[in-house]
Amino acid sequence: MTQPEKPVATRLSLSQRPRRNRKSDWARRLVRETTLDASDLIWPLFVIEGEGRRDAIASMPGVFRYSIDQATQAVAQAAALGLPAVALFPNIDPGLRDEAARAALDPDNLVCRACRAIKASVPDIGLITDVALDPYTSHGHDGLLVGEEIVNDATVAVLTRQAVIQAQAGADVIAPSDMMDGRIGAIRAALDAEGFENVQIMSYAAKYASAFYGPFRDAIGTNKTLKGDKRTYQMDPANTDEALREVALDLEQGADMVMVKPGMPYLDIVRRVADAFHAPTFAYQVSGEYAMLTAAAQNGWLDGERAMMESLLAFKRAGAAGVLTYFAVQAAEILRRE
Ligand SMILES: NCC(=O)CCC(=O)O
Ligand SMILES: [Mg+2]
Repeated sequence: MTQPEKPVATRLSLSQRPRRNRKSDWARRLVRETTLDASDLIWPLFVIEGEGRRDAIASMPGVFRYSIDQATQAVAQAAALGLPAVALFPNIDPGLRDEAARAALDPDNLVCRACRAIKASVPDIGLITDVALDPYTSHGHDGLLVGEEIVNDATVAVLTRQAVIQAQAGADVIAPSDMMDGRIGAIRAALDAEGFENVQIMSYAAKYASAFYGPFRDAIGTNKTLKGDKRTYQMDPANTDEALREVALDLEQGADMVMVKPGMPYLDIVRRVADAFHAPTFAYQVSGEYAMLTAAAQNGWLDGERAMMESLLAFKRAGAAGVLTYFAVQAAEILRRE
Protein backbone atom coordinates (compact mmCIF):
# COMPACT_ATOMS: atom_id res chain seq x y z
CA MET A 1 0.00 0.00 0.00
CA THR A 2 1.32 3.45 -0.91
CA GLN A 3 1.60 6.06 1.84
CA PRO A 4 -1.03 8.83 1.51
CA GLU A 5 0.56 12.13 0.68
CA LYS A 6 0.70 14.66 3.53
CA PRO A 7 -1.25 17.79 2.61
CA VAL A 8 0.90 20.90 2.44
CA ALA A 9 -0.48 23.82 4.43
CA THR A 10 -0.23 27.24 2.89
CA ARG A 11 -1.15 30.23 5.02
CA LEU A 12 -4.45 31.57 3.74
CA SER A 13 -4.53 35.27 3.20
CA LEU A 14 -7.59 36.15 5.28
CA SER A 15 -8.37 39.58 6.65
CA GLN A 16 -11.26 38.14 8.63
CA ARG A 17 -10.72 35.14 10.87
CA PRO A 18 -13.89 34.92 13.00
CA ARG A 19 -12.22 32.30 15.20
CA ARG A 20 -9.98 35.02 16.69
CA ASN A 21 -12.94 36.21 18.79
CA ARG A 22 -13.49 32.68 20.04
CA LYS A 23 -9.92 31.89 21.02
CA SER A 24 -10.38 32.00 24.80
CA ASP A 25 -13.04 32.25 27.45
CA TRP A 26 -12.37 35.94 28.05
CA ALA A 27 -12.57 36.72 24.33
CA ARG A 28 -15.85 34.87 23.99
CA ARG A 29 -17.29 36.70 26.98
CA LEU A 30 -16.18 40.01 25.53
CA VAL A 31 -18.19 39.65 22.31
CA ARG A 32 -21.16 37.74 23.73
CA GLU A 33 -24.45 39.17 22.44
CA THR A 34 -26.90 37.52 24.80
CA THR A 35 -26.84 36.74 28.50
CA LEU A 36 -29.03 34.71 30.78
CA ASP A 37 -29.79 35.80 34.31
CA ALA A 38 -32.01 34.49 37.10
CA SER A 39 -34.21 37.57 36.49
CA ASP A 40 -35.10 36.10 33.09
CA LEU A 41 -36.75 33.02 34.58
CA ILE A 42 -40.30 32.47 35.82
CA TRP A 43 -40.99 29.25 37.70
CA PRO A 44 -44.33 27.53 37.07
CA LEU A 45 -45.36 25.39 40.02
CA PHE A 46 -48.19 23.01 40.77
CA VAL A 47 -50.26 23.17 43.95
CA ILE A 48 -52.47 20.53 45.49
CA GLU A 49 -54.59 20.15 48.64
CA GLY A 50 -53.13 18.65 51.80
CA GLU A 51 -50.16 19.26 54.01
CA GLY A 52 -46.53 18.26 53.78
CA ARG A 53 -47.03 16.97 50.25
CA ARG A 54 -44.47 17.00 47.45
CA ASP A 55 -45.94 14.55 44.95
CA ALA A 56 -43.75 13.52 42.06
CA ILE A 57 -45.14 13.78 38.50
CA ALA A 58 -44.09 10.71 36.53
CA SER A 59 -43.84 12.41 33.14
CA MET A 60 -41.91 15.38 34.59
CA PRO A 61 -39.04 13.93 36.65
CA GLY A 62 -37.86 16.49 39.20
CA VAL A 63 -41.16 18.45 39.17
CA PHE A 64 -43.63 18.16 42.05
CA ARG A 65 -47.14 19.07 43.11
CA TYR A 66 -46.81 21.00 46.36
CA SER A 67 -49.34 21.40 49.14
CA ILE A 68 -49.63 25.07 50.09
CA ASP A 69 -47.20 24.85 53.05
CA GLN A 70 -44.57 23.19 50.83
CA ALA A 71 -45.24 25.57 47.95
CA THR A 72 -44.62 28.48 50.28
CA GLN A 73 -41.25 27.04 51.26
CA ALA A 74 -40.35 26.33 47.64
CA VAL A 75 -41.26 29.87 46.61
CA ALA A 76 -39.12 31.30 49.43
CA GLN A 77 -36.22 29.28 48.01
CA ALA A 78 -36.97 30.58 44.51
CA ALA A 79 -36.94 34.16 45.79
CA ALA A 80 -33.60 33.58 47.52
CA LEU A 81 -32.18 32.40 44.18
CA GLY A 82 -33.23 35.66 42.56
CA LEU A 83 -36.17 34.41 40.52
CA PRO A 84 -38.48 37.39 39.93
CA ALA A 85 -41.78 35.54 39.73
CA VAL A 86 -43.60 32.24 40.04
CA ALA A 87 -46.72 31.05 38.20
CA LEU A 88 -49.25 28.90 40.05
CA PHE A 89 -51.22 26.01 38.54
CA PRO A 90 -53.68 24.05 40.67
CA ASN A 91 -54.54 20.37 40.65
CA ILE A 92 -58.16 20.59 41.77
CA ASP A 93 -59.90 17.69 43.55
CA PRO A 94 -61.79 15.76 40.86
CA GLY A 95 -64.94 16.04 42.97
CA LEU A 96 -64.86 19.84 42.67
CA ARG A 97 -64.75 19.89 38.87
CA ASP A 98 -68.02 20.53 37.08
CA GLU A 99 -69.50 21.71 33.78
CA ALA A 100 -69.65 25.34 34.93
CA ALA A 101 -66.16 25.47 36.53
CA ARG A 102 -67.77 26.77 39.71
CA ALA A 103 -64.67 26.20 41.82
CA ALA A 104 -62.81 28.76 39.69
CA LEU A 105 -64.99 31.47 41.25
CA ASP A 106 -64.64 30.36 44.86
CA PRO A 107 -62.55 32.97 46.70
CA ASP A 108 -61.35 30.16 48.99
CA ASN A 109 -60.28 27.80 46.23
CA LEU A 110 -56.83 26.21 46.20
CA VAL A 111 -55.18 28.92 44.12
CA CYS A 112 -56.60 31.80 46.17
CA ARG A 113 -55.48 30.18 49.43
CA ALA A 114 -52.04 29.53 47.93
CA CYS A 115 -51.81 33.20 46.84
CA ARG A 116 -52.64 34.46 50.32
CA ALA A 117 -50.16 32.09 52.00
CA ILE A 118 -47.33 32.89 49.58
CA LYS A 119 -47.95 36.65 49.65
CA ALA A 120 -47.92 36.60 53.46
CA SER A 121 -44.59 34.81 53.74
CA VAL A 122 -42.74 35.75 50.52
CA PRO A 123 -43.97 39.28 49.73
CA ASP A 124 -41.19 40.24 47.33
CA ILE A 125 -41.66 37.71 44.57
CA GLY A 126 -44.09 38.31 41.70
CA LEU A 127 -47.12 36.06 41.86
CA ILE A 128 -48.67 35.07 38.53
CA THR A 129 -51.98 33.24 38.36
CA ASP A 130 -53.47 31.29 35.50
CA VAL A 131 -56.84 32.41 34.19
CA ALA A 132 -58.53 29.54 32.34
CA LEU A 133 -61.10 26.98 33.30
CA ASP A 134 -59.37 23.69 32.46
CA PRO A 135 -58.35 22.78 36.04
CA TYR A 136 -61.97 23.31 37.12
CA THR A 137 -64.10 21.79 34.35
CA SER A 138 -65.30 18.20 34.30
CA HIS A 139 -64.44 18.04 30.57
CA GLY A 140 -60.96 19.56 30.84
CA HIS A 141 -61.57 22.45 28.44
CA ASP A 142 -60.43 26.02 29.09
CA GLY A 143 -63.94 27.33 28.47
CA LEU A 144 -67.60 26.44 28.90
CA LEU A 145 -68.86 23.66 26.68
CA VAL A 146 -72.34 23.99 25.19
CA GLY A 147 -73.12 20.99 23.02
CA GLU A 148 -69.95 20.58 20.99
CA GLU A 149 -68.88 24.22 21.20
CA ILE A 150 -66.57 26.05 23.57
CA VAL A 151 -68.63 29.21 23.85
CA ASN A 152 -66.59 32.40 23.76
CA ASP A 153 -68.51 35.24 25.36
CA ALA A 154 -70.04 33.27 28.22
CA THR A 155 -66.57 31.93 29.00
CA VAL A 156 -65.13 35.45 29.05
CA ALA A 157 -67.70 36.42 31.69
CA VAL A 158 -66.44 33.61 33.97
CA LEU A 159 -62.76 34.35 33.26
CA THR A 160 -63.29 38.00 34.14
CA ARG A 161 -64.71 37.05 37.53
CA GLN A 162 -61.93 34.50 38.05
CA ALA A 163 -59.32 37.21 37.39
CA VAL A 164 -60.86 39.60 39.93
CA ILE A 165 -61.01 36.87 42.57
CA GLN A 166 -57.33 36.07 42.00
CA ALA A 167 -56.40 39.74 42.27
CA GLN A 168 -58.33 39.96 45.54
CA ALA A 169 -56.31 36.99 46.79
CA GLY A 170 -53.06 38.85 46.08
CA ALA A 171 -52.05 37.91 42.54
CA ASP A 172 -49.67 40.50 41.06
CA VAL A 173 -50.03 39.36 37.47
CA ILE A 174 -53.08 37.80 35.83
CA ALA A 175 -52.14 35.43 33.04
CA PRO A 176 -55.07 34.36 30.85
CA SER A 177 -54.12 31.16 29.03
CA ASP A 178 -57.55 30.32 27.62
CA MET A 179 -57.33 31.92 24.12
CA MET A 180 -60.93 33.21 24.10
CA ASP A 181 -61.42 36.33 21.96
CA GLY A 182 -61.79 39.61 23.83
CA ARG A 183 -60.86 38.37 27.27
CA ILE A 184 -57.94 40.76 27.78
CA GLY A 185 -60.13 43.84 27.37
CA ALA A 186 -62.85 42.42 29.58
CA ILE A 187 -60.40 41.43 32.31
CA ARG A 188 -58.60 44.80 32.18
CA ALA A 189 -61.90 46.66 32.56
CA ALA A 190 -63.01 44.47 35.47
CA LEU A 191 -59.69 44.76 37.28
CA ASP A 192 -59.76 48.55 36.90
CA ALA A 193 -63.37 48.76 38.07
CA GLU A 194 -62.45 46.81 41.23
CA GLY A 195 -59.46 49.01 42.05
CA PHE A 196 -56.78 46.68 40.68
CA GLU A 197 -55.37 49.05 38.09
CA ASN A 198 -51.84 48.08 39.15
CA VAL A 199 -52.34 44.37 38.60
CA GLN A 200 -50.56 43.43 35.38
CA ILE A 201 -51.81 41.19 32.61
CA MET A 202 -49.47 38.70 30.98
CA SER A 203 -51.41 37.40 28.04
CA TYR A 204 -50.93 33.97 26.53
CA ALA A 205 -51.42 35.75 23.22
CA ALA A 206 -50.07 33.16 20.77
CA LYS A 207 -50.80 29.81 22.34
CA TYR A 208 -50.76 26.91 19.93
CA ALA A 209 -52.80 23.69 20.00
CA SER A 210 -49.71 21.64 20.72
CA ALA A 211 -48.84 18.04 21.49
CA PHE A 212 -46.15 19.29 23.86
CA TYR A 213 -48.61 19.94 26.71
CA GLY A 214 -49.12 16.26 27.56
CA PRO A 215 -47.16 16.08 30.83
CA PHE A 216 -48.78 19.31 32.10
CA ARG A 217 -52.16 17.64 31.75
CA ASP A 218 -50.84 14.79 33.90
CA ALA A 219 -49.71 17.36 36.45
CA ILE A 220 -53.07 19.10 36.77
CA GLY A 221 -55.08 15.93 36.21
CA THR A 222 -56.85 16.75 32.94
CA ASN A 223 -55.26 14.12 30.71
CA LYS A 224 -57.96 11.58 31.48
CA THR A 225 -60.90 13.99 31.51
CA LEU A 226 -60.18 16.08 28.40
CA LYS A 227 -62.78 15.41 25.73
CA GLY A 228 -61.56 16.08 22.20
CA ASP A 229 -58.91 18.71 21.58
CA LYS A 230 -58.45 22.46 21.86
CA ARG A 231 -58.10 23.37 18.19
CA THR A 232 -61.15 25.63 18.06
CA TYR A 233 -59.48 28.09 20.43
CA GLN A 234 -55.73 27.44 20.53
CA MET A 235 -53.79 28.33 17.38
CA ASP A 236 -52.93 26.14 14.41
CA PRO A 237 -49.20 25.26 14.55
CA ALA A 238 -49.01 26.05 10.83
CA ASN A 239 -49.62 29.78 11.36
CA THR A 240 -47.29 32.68 11.97
CA ASP A 241 -49.00 35.90 10.68
CA GLU A 242 -51.97 34.97 12.84
CA ALA A 243 -49.73 35.16 15.91
CA LEU A 244 -48.99 38.79 15.10
CA ARG A 245 -52.70 39.57 14.80
CA GLU A 246 -53.40 37.86 18.14
CA VAL A 247 -50.60 39.77 19.88
CA ALA A 248 -51.76 43.09 18.36
CA LEU A 249 -55.28 42.53 19.70
CA ASP A 250 -54.09 41.67 23.20
CA LEU A 251 -51.80 44.70 23.37
CA GLU A 252 -54.63 46.96 22.16
CA GLN A 253 -56.88 45.51 24.83
CA GLY A 254 -54.41 46.21 27.62
CA ALA A 255 -51.94 43.35 27.94
CA ASP A 256 -48.74 44.50 29.66
CA MET A 257 -46.75 41.46 28.56
CA VAL A 258 -47.38 38.86 25.91
CA MET A 259 -46.42 35.23 25.64
CA VAL A 260 -45.71 32.69 22.95
CA LYS A 261 -46.31 29.04 23.81
CA PRO A 262 -44.82 26.42 23.40
CA GLY A 263 -41.24 27.64 23.36
CA MET A 264 -38.46 25.87 21.48
CA PRO A 265 -40.50 24.75 18.45
CA TYR A 266 -41.86 28.32 18.17
CA LEU A 267 -38.74 30.48 18.43
CA ASP A 268 -39.55 31.93 15.01
CA ILE A 269 -42.78 33.29 16.48
CA VAL A 270 -40.94 34.73 19.49
CA ARG A 271 -38.57 36.55 17.16
CA ARG A 272 -41.36 37.93 14.97
CA VAL A 273 -43.41 39.12 17.93
CA ALA A 274 -40.41 40.75 19.62
CA ASP A 275 -39.40 42.54 16.42
CA ALA A 276 -42.90 43.63 15.48
CA PHE A 277 -44.11 45.04 18.81
CA HIS A 278 -41.11 45.74 21.08
CA ALA A 279 -43.35 44.79 23.99
CA PRO A 280 -42.15 42.50 26.80
CA THR A 281 -42.41 39.10 25.15
CA PHE A 282 -42.20 35.86 27.07
CA ALA A 283 -41.90 32.27 25.96
CA TYR A 284 -43.22 29.23 27.78
CA GLN A 285 -40.87 26.26 27.68
CA VAL A 286 -43.66 23.77 28.21
CA SER A 287 -43.91 20.44 29.97
CA GLY A 288 -43.20 18.35 26.86
CA GLU A 289 -40.00 20.29 26.23
CA TYR A 290 -38.97 19.74 29.84
CA ALA A 291 -39.83 16.04 29.57
CA MET A 292 -37.81 15.55 26.36
CA LEU A 293 -34.67 17.20 27.69
CA THR A 294 -34.93 15.49 31.07
CA ALA A 295 -35.58 12.03 29.62
CA ALA A 296 -32.64 12.30 27.24
CA ALA A 297 -30.40 13.48 30.06
CA GLN A 298 -31.53 10.63 32.32
CA ASN A 299 -30.64 8.17 29.59
CA GLY A 300 -27.19 9.68 29.26
CA TRP A 301 -27.97 10.82 25.72
CA LEU A 302 -27.54 14.51 26.42
CA ASP A 303 -25.51 16.54 28.86
CA GLY A 304 -28.64 17.68 30.71
CA GLU A 305 -27.19 20.80 32.30
CA ARG A 306 -25.64 22.10 29.12
CA ALA A 307 -28.71 21.35 27.02
CA MET A 308 -30.92 23.09 29.59
CA MET A 309 -28.79 26.24 29.73
CA GLU A 310 -28.44 26.35 25.95
CA SER A 311 -32.20 26.02 25.48
CA LEU A 312 -32.83 28.89 27.91
CA LEU A 313 -30.24 31.13 26.28
CA ALA A 314 -31.87 30.42 22.91
CA PHE A 315 -35.08 32.09 24.10
CA LYS A 316 -33.16 35.23 25.00
CA ARG A 317 -31.35 35.17 21.65
CA ALA A 318 -34.73 34.92 19.89
CA GLY A 319 -35.81 38.13 21.58
CA ALA A 320 -37.66 36.94 24.67
CA ALA A 321 -37.61 39.15 27.76
CA GLY A 322 -37.92 36.00 29.84
CA VAL A 323 -38.95 32.36 29.95
CA LEU A 324 -41.47 30.38 31.94
CA THR A 325 -39.62 27.16 32.60
CA TYR A 326 -39.79 24.16 34.91
CA PHE A 327 -35.98 24.38 34.94
CA ALA A 328 -36.05 27.82 36.63
CA VAL A 329 -34.76 26.70 40.03
CA GLN A 330 -32.11 24.35 38.61
CA ALA A 331 -30.93 27.01 36.17
CA ALA A 332 -30.83 29.72 38.84
CA GLU A 333 -28.68 27.44 41.01
CA ILE A 334 -26.22 27.01 38.15
CA LEU A 335 -26.19 30.75 37.39
CA ARG A 336 -25.43 31.45 41.04
CA ARG A 337 -22.52 28.98 40.97
CA GLU A 338 -20.96 30.52 37.84
N1 LIG B 1 -51.73 27.16 30.84
C1 LIG B 1 -50.48 26.61 31.15
C2 LIG B 1 -50.17 25.43 30.32
O1 LIG B 1 -51.01 24.99 29.55
C3 LIG B 1 -48.80 24.83 30.44
C4 LIG B 1 -48.54 23.78 29.43
C5 LIG B 1 -47.28 22.97 29.66
O2 LIG B 1 -46.40 23.28 30.45
O3 LIG B 1 -47.21 21.97 28.96
MG1 LIG C 1 -56.61 36.08 21.29
